[in-house]
Amino acid sequence: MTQLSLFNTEDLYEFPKDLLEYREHFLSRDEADQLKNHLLETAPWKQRTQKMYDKMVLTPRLTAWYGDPKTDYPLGNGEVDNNVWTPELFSLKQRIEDIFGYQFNSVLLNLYRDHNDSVAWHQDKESRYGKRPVIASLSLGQTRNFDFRKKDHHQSKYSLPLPHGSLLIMKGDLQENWEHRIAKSVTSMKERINLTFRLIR
Ligand SMILES: O=C(O)CCC(=O)C(=O)O
Ligand SMILES: [Fe+2]
Repeated sequence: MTQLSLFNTEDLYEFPKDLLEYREHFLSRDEADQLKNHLLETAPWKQRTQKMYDKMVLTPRLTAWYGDPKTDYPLGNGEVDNNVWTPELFSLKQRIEDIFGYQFNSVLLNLYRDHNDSVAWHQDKESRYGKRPVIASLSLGQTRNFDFRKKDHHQSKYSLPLPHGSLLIMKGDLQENWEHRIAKSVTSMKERINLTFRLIR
């Protein structure tokens, strides 16, 4: 996988390349521009709450969830989010499925409004994702670094800049053995939208 510009901050491990597939120019610039504008204007963006050490805190980003019926997304306040597929999102889902041969029934949208928005270290590891989930992650707008660290060895870290229109597939044992995040940035950043297509059981 030579297109991968993974750089490691410590030369202890090679990043296991069977855990990722990457297409830097999955969408053309025009397609990516159009989709970004469409989602900024039409998605029902909400700020969800999450438990952090016994306290409920607002997540530092906005989210929206679309999917087949019965694939609800908990907002943390007792409510759930679920929106019916728009034609744009459904055809994007089908295009990814056709090209890569995976299946998805929902998509989580994250909107990072500026450099202060982030997602903390986590694994997408829940029983409803099943074992070894395949997650397709499409990025639009501001390039942000997607960081990985090995769960049992935090010094093993990798960072992958995800530009406008790029698609990253996370698979295999990635969610089991690695955590990922989008860190806050000290330099100012424009908005970024990330879409993660998922299969909920
Ligand atoms: O914004 C991203 O690139 C990743 C988002 C993410 O990890 C998640 O929503 O689980
Ligand atoms: Fe994630």
